[in-house]
Amino acid sequence: MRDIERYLNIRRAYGGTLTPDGTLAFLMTTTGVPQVWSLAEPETWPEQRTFYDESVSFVTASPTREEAVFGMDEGGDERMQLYRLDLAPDPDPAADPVVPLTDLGDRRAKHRWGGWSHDGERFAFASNRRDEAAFDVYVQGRGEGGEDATLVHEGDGWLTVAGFSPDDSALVVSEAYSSFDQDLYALDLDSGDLTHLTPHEGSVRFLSATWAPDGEGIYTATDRDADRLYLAHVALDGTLTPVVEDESWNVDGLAVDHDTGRAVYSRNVDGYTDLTVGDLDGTTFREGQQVDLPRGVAGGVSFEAGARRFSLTVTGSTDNSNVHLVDVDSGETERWTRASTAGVPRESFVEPDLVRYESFDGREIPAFFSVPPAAAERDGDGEGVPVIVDIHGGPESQRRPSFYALKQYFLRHGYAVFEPNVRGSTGYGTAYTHLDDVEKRMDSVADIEAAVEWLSNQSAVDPSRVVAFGGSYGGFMVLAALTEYPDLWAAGVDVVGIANFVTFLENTGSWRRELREAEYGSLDDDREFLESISPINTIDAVRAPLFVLHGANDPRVPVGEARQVAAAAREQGVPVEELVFEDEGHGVAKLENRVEAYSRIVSFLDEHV
Ligand SMILES: CSCC[C@H](NC=O)C(=O)N[C@@H](C)C(=O)O
Repeated sequence: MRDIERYLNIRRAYGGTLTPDGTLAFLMTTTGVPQVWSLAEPETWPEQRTFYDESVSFVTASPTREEAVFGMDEGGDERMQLYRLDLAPDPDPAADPVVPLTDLGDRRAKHRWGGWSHDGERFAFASNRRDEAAFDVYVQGRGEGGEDATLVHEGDGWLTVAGFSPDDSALVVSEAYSSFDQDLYALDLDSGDLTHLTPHEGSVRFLSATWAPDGEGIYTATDRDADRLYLAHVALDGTLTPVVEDESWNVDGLAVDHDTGRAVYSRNVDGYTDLTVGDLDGTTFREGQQVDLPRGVAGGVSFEAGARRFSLTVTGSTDNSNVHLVDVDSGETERWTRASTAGVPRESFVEPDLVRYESFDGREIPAFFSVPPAAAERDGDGEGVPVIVDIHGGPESQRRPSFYALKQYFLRHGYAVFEPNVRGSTGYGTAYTHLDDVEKRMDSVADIEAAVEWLSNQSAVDPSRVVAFGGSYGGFMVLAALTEYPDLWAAGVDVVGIANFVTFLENTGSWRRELREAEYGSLDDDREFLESISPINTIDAVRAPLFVLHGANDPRVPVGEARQVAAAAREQGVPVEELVFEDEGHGVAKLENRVEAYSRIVSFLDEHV
């Protein structure tokens, strides 16, 4: 097995959910793409439950039966379909354990899971099956098929459903106008009446919505009148009461058990997760036991019936993701899954340092900096090592200290890795996220230039061997860095990136165009500016060899972005390698494709860096 192949075979186990009998269902990548597996006991051999070549996106157990719903798209088209899966320990051999729930014949729409009813008889979802550009809300019986779903609310934008009220009479519905501006509504399922819970001026985030146990309100993480997300209670009359506030860090996750009021919330502390367990009663949170967690990133809380325990996905820079069960009363955690590291010794994985560097305007930019042990031990004599500046996507996102197999491969093979959270990243306050909006877009690219300047002062690094690497929006950042600062780079790797904001906004999925124009600017009002910052229009400046990787079915960043920038760079005489997979979308999910893609990227870097 080639070394890169071994690293890409390091498995992930995540997204756990507990059935009424205490079986843990979760996703694991043992077969090359995430499939549903289950465990009755911790650290025993898990049972594989789904057997597809496509990636399963989520699995969520029924509250009353040994069954679950899972979501899966096809070829990366992000038109997720829902399926019911029998999780009984001894399923009926004559019946297919998987039943399609959203089959619409030759039509493939998007479906966003919205939760099980508490009696396990129904489930809710949002879908653009009526109008591709808008989402509606549906409720469907667990035994019904695609066309049987009941349309309970016709929407005209980006709707998601965040669960049934405790008495199953209503749904909480979120409408997003941008990544930083949402509204929440209570939708009465009998009358169809929609109660607006969060009327507000300007952009305000209302995230992680969930019903309060008494059904008289909801909880949400919001930044209303604040720069950080805090936990708040919103009554059905719209009265908002802060419950847990933090001046420094965002509350970025919340789970509430409706039967007991048990609750877990997480804070994002410089990228690391800090978890708090306790009990919610109206607008009061009573803190319980501290949870004994390894330092890293944790999330995806799912309570078991009775809320004595909950499942949690835990990962860290040197810890591939696994599912743990947490005992609420003691705070003790027990690891249930054992995702393989493919024989790569855990002790060989490298922890990053969290650093902060000064950018062009004096602002401090946080970043994770990882150096191969050999280079770290040098005291400045001899040559430095090459460094990969790995730029996250979004831009409304954040690189956090999770496990990245490819990063550990690069470290093992002598590269340092630098992961900046440039302005516009989430996790550092609302004001920070807006520092790259529309006309300020290129300030975040200037943060990348400042990063290379900082790196050139690090003795471990060879400043003549710096690689720009990034996916999705990070792919745009790579292309922008190569065109704006062409002399800084030994090579660039653009994965499913934007090359031309005009063609990107014209061709991205119609359901997401408005949301993305809110971040980048609109075709109607900002076309000239968008042309001016699109790397395709300054591609003649590029000097560094360029690798372009994309999926043909990408509904977010259409593959035309890759094709046009590869062709334009090649025309300039730039060494270009272009790789498009016909069975992938916004990224490369299938293991065999990942092995081919990253083997070629490694060879490309070995040749040019
Ligand atoms: C709503 S944030 C979108 C994040 C996503 N991931 C990668 O960056 C993405 O598609 N971002 C860009 C390409 C976009 O569509 O704006």
